[in-house]
Amino acid sequence: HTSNNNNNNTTDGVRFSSNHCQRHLFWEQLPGEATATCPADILPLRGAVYLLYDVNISEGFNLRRDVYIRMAVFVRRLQRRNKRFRNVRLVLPPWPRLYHWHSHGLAQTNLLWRHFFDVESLRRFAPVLDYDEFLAEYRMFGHPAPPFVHVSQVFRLTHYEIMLEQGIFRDKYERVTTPPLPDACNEKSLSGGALLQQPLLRHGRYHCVRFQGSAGLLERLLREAIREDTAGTEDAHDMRVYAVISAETVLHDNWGDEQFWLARRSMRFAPQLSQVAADFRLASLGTTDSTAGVQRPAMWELERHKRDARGGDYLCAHLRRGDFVKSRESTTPTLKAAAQQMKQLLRAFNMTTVFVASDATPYELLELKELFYRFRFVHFTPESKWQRNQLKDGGVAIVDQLICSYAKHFVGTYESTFTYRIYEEREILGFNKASTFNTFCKALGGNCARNAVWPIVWPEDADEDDERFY
Ligand SMILES: C[C@@H]1O[C@H](OP(=O)(O)OP(=O)(O)OC[C@H]2O[C@@H](n3cnc4c(=O)[nH]c(N)nc43)[C@H](O)[C@@H]2O)[C@@H](O)[C@H](O)[C@@H]1O
Repeated sequence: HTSNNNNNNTTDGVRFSSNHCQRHLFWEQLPGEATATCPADILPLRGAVYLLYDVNISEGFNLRRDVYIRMAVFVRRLQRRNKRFRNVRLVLPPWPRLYHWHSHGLAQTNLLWRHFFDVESLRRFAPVLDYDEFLAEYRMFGHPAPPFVHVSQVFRLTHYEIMLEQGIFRDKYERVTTPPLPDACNEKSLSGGALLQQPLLRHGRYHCVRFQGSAGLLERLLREAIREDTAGTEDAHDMRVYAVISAETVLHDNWGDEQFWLARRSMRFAPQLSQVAADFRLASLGTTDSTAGVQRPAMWELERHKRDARGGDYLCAHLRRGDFVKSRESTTPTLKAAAQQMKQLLRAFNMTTVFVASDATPYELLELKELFYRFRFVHFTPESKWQRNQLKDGGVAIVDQLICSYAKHFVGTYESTFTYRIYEEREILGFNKASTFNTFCKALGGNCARNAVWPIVWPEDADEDDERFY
């Protein structure tokens, strides 16, 4: 683990610590001496634990956002409750090219989170690092031999074959040690996420872990790993790196509670994406935050409970097509049936403009547009090749979500996480529930399945959340 560098090596402009900072010497020195011989920026990182994670390769963007919340809530709590994890960091997995990102000719593999989200805002909820920030921070420790990152243990999560024990769902996990390993656990398999393919990562022990339960259970798993990696008091506070892959296996500690919503509110989109959406709302829908009565404070911490948002004078419909047309045929409307429902809503609310967010093909969009000859049909497409290159497919989808979040009325697709994220955004913005929690039916009229309604929860006592246990 220790570096034998006698020099202050520099690679890519990042300074490596010298042997004065080798771990055994470094942590045992008196604070004064350590300060004198070690870069000041390492001192606050004493005992850092970096938790890398990734999500099953086939999961879409919006489920990944939900997995992030599970992990962020867990890590925030861990940091506050437990001394050994005072310097825990959640490392945000680079976005692989997702299965739904169809556009060719765009550089859309290994995207950083700041491309889509305001990472500073995330950080005010939980200690997170974008992947390049992690690499830079890790290098400050000067070991092992740079530029590689040594992940001491990897946990590939997989479900139990039988979930219930005598009818009861119990939180539990176990490392699978006797062959045959479940197929998903193959060390070479990418299915749990492509994280281990990152060129600079090298990993030590790889475990297949059957896991059932909420994120809080990961604390035990991490403590166990730290115990195994610690020889004695001398390395008890060493920096550690662990990775959890297929992290979607982990459930929320408490879905939809205060912590969930704090994390959710901190997930603000990157300012450049919000700007594109605001410009489009002004140019094509003639609405601004103030005319729509939807003003969001600069920081999510300053948001307060309200239900008076009016929204821009347009209906927004999220109409999921693509794989839903076949795989969810019984609940996904045809274009014609969707148009009928949208027109009915336009008439009911005395509106003339519909904004459609969809993963439909250009041909389907043309077909749909033709069904709206008495109304204004608006759809967002990047205004230039340059803008498409900047936004990429993931950014275009976020702009669509933002535009829908500011509409007077919204209708979404049954069981689409894309729709659910818009519901949440509108809850944060302060719309009334009736304007938000609406679902397309397979056909106009008659009974049909509706999405669940999960209203926002605001903290009752903001101070309580800051309680620290160490
Ligand atoms: C049943 C599951 O549903 C899951 O989809 P679902 O929850 O809708 O939502 P997502 O998991 O986000 O995946 C759908 C992806 O399709 C694109 N997409 C969908 N709707 C729109 C839209 O209105 N505008 C734009 N620009 N793009 C859209 C976008 O890339 C989005 O992340 C799938 O990820 C799973 O593979 C699976 O099929």
